[in-house]
Amino acid sequence: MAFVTRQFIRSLSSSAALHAAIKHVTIIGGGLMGAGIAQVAASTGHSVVLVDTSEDILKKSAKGIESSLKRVAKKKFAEKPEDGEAFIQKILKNISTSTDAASVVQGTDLVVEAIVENLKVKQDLFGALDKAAPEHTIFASNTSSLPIADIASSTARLDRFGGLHFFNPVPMMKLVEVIKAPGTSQQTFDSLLEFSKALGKHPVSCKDTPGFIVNRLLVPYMLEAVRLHERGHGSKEDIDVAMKLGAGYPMGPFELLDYVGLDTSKFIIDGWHEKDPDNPLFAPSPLLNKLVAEGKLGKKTDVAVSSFI
Ligand SMILES: CCCCCCCCCCCCCC(=O)CC(=O)SCCNC(=O)CCNC(=O)[C@H](O)C(C)(C)COP(=O)(O)OP(=O)(O)OC[C@H]1O[C@@H](n2cnc3c(N)ncnc32)[C@H](O)[C@@H]1OP(=O)(O)O
Ligand SMILES: NC(=O)C1=CN([C@@H]2O[C@H](COP(=O)(O)OP(=O)(O)OC[C@H]3O[C@@H](n4cnc5c(N)ncnc54)[C@H](O)[C@@H]3O)[C@@H](O)[C@H]2O)C=CC1
Repeated sequence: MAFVTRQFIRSLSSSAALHAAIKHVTIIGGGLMGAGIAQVAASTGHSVVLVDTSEDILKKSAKGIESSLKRVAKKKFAEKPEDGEAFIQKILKNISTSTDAASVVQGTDLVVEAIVENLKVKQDLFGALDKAAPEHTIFASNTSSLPIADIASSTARLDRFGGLHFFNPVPMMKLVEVIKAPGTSQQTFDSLLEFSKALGKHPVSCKDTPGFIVNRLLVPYMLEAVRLHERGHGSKEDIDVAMKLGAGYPMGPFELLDYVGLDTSKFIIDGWHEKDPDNPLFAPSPLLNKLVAEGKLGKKTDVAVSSFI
């Protein structure tokens, strides 16, 4: 009986310890996703450091977080708008910014990487952080399409490395895919599940397979929408309306492309084309390449993809 009680207390205290373990979070990349993850982590009482390559980018991230919080506050404090500002300031106090990732990871429990979708750039970042971060720090990537094991291979902490795949816009989307790579320990995986729940998200468990769950289904759907239009079988407006009214999607595929970003979409399909060159679905799109080369990236540069094809 005493043994059972001790076991029970130990299991309670170890799950509490796991929960308490992730308190300080470093988010690398202050773009669409990183800013959203920082906002949600700070809103749920975590201490957050947001890292990007320049002060100008970080200023833009902070501005984006503030305007997103204003939308949340407007709804939450509809009856008492004067409390909204205090709510926003309290959350913003939980966020600091830096351009020096190696120095800030020294005090962090979890690193969430949300930088450009490029394997080499992610590997270089994690390789450097591995030397600077404490033993207990867990590393996670928000990659949309790259194998977690490939990113983790630049570190010596395969057991403390997993995937945390959030959805855009992070403050609104409830899902987080938690990815267990072959090297990820059960303890790390459990901590990432706990952390996702602490953010108020609904985690699902994924294997380290291409596109995990959502993008394995979503990317071919979006590509087929573009190919369907390129074949002249539907206007982009009709395709968007059809998928909204006929399939109940909140956005059509072209609207969603704008939302995700053309640069990120190009990185994803180029990567999959490289791995599966005979699959016509992943064939390069000259138009997408041209737009990205021109810096027309969708919502993030205020250029709608729906206006060009
Ligand atoms: C040519 C070749 C092509 C190549 C193709 C390759 C394709 C590859 C693509 C792969 C993409 C992979 C990306 C990825 O890894 C995974 C993803 O994230 S996929 C994207 C998932 N997201 C979606 O599907 C979003 C769908 N849209 C929606 O759910 C809604 O439209 C949305 C919530 C965004 C907005 O709602 P809507 O009603 O449409 O508009 P409103 O503006 O009225 O907002 C409603 C409500 O929500 C509040 N709100 C919205 N955004 C925010 C925010 N950022 N912060 C805070 N609050 C927000 C807003 O205030 C409203 O509140 P009310 O109280 O209702 O006023
Ligand atoms: N856009 C989307 O809808 C989604 C994207 N993702 C993934 O999230 C990641 C980020 O995507 P987005 O936020 O859309 O990209 P983004 O382009 O909006 O932001 C990326 C940010 O990372 C910064 N950055 C690049 N290299 C860096 C480095 N070495 N150190 C620090 N900062 C660096 C850039 O300056 C930029 O601000 C990608 O891996 C993407 O696949 C995942 C889910 C959805």
